[in-house]
Amino acid sequence: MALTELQERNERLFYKFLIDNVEELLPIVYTPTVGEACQKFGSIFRRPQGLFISLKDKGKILDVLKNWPERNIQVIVVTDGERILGLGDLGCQGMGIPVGKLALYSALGGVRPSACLPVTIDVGTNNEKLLNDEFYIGLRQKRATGQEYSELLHEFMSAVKQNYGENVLVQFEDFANHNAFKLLAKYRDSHLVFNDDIQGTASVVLAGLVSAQKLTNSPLAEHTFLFLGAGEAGTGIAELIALYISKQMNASVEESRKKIWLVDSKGLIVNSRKDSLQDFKKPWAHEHEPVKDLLGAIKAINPTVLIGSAGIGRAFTKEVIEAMSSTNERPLIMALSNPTTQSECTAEEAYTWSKGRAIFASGSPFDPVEYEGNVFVSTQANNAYIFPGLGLGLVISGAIRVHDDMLLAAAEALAGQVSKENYDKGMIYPSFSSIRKISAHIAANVATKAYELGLAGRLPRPKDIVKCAESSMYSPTYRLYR
Ligand SMILES: NC(=O)C1=CN([C@@H]2O[C@H](COP(=O)(O)OP(=O)(O)OC[C@H]3O[C@@H](n4cnc5c(N)ncnc54)[C@H](OP(=O)(O)O)[C@@H]3O)[C@@H](O)[C@H]2O)C=CC1
Ligand SMILES: CC(=O)C(=O)O
Ligand SMILES: [Mg+2]
Repeated sequence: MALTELQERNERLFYKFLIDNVEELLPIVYTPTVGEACQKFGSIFRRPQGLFISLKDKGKILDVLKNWPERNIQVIVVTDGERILGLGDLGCQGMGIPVGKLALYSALGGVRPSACLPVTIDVGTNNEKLLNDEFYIGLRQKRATGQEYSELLHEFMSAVKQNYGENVLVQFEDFANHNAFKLLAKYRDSHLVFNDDIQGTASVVLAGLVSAQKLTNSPLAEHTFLFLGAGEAGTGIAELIALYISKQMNASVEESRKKIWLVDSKGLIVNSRKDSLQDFKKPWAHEHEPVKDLLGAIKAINPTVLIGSAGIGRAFTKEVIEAMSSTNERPLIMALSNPTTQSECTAEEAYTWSKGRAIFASGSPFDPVEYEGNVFVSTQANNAYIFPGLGLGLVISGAIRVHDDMLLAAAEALAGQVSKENYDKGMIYPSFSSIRKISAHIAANVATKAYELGLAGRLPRPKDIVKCAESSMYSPTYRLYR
């Protein structure tokens, strides 16, 4: 609340403070505290941040956008609040997420704050507690679905393009998966859009896996991957890993998928379940007898990499970590779910139960852990490493579409920033303290890809793209008055 007040009162000072103390403040502006702020949003509400667009604005969304005081918008983060972190449907209290993500766009990626627009689309909520909460600030009705929902979203997407042009980036954030995959498929060929939970997460996790090869001493193609959770994050990551391996091995994506397995709420995804699976799960339905739970799947599949993306806190039990450690010298374990309460295990649990052998990263931060005289520093496998740099790269190249090769390029840039000093501490990501430099490299790789693919609208192509990215970054300094 104090930081929000500061952001309102003196934006430049807020960003100076955030940039200079990024590791300390990220857990407040972002996960886990942003999750708590969303849960308590109605009762801690002071002044509105961001733009709320509700079902009642149908037919007038363009006018609503025109009410926003800034004209030159480059990045919009939009949610409908139905899957906020691993906390479920928080209705329009989810506004904390677009606001928080865009603060990171400016602090971590150097996109000007005035060019950032947080949007929450209020189509109601199915959260009974909120509907009965006198401080709830949104529409008191069940969520609109079907045609009513898609018409509102379509009007929004059309109004965005009409008002801000072809180059405005729209980042879909924390939609429930039944809408997220459809929205991405519908708009990815006509608008500059990406889904952070599906694609940004995929890129950050791939970066961690690529970088971890230095610690496991085995190439990704030789690994076997098991996911707990087969939604946006799980299947998004799985697909990018398969794409990466297929390019490395000169093999088909179908072939590369065979070493990637996913468990959902009904157990291991196998061929006999195919008819009842949502489309995004179907590519992962491999031939295998049914397996009911995660521990059973670990024993049946023998994974080298275990990734948690189910939003189920403490699902990686002692037995799970021990099973991973019994067959792997260096089990690679990622507990991606946010906020901390939903993390599949803590860093302490991962290191203790694996007897200090796990390579561990998590979506929300954990303090370093001392185990038998050694200090283990885990890092955050969080899309916050990717989207600020990815967005900056799209902005500086004037890109008109997001292509999967840009996600690969972003992952490679991030993995390339991990130093020997990081590896020596057990880290598979670089420290957030150098995030602006990291973002400039990610932006440069993404922009380079945009130029290569003919998707860049800003010509001519700069000679030194890293320098171009660095010099385009917003910096919160006061002007000199004479
Ligand atoms: N670290 C990071 O950068 C990111 C982390 N996340 C985190 O990942 C989590 C999931 O997000 P997302 O993928 O978008 O969510 P989704 O709702 O799309 O997917 C959740 C998946 O978990 C499965 N699941 C739920 N309960 C269980 C259970 N008891 N056992 C096994 N599987 C279960 C669901 O199964 P079913 O399909 O059968 O319902 C579904 O496949 C969230 O906590 C989110 O915070 C997300 C994006 C980025
Ligand atoms: C990090 C993020 O995007 C999520 O947990 O949804
Ligand atoms: Mg998210």
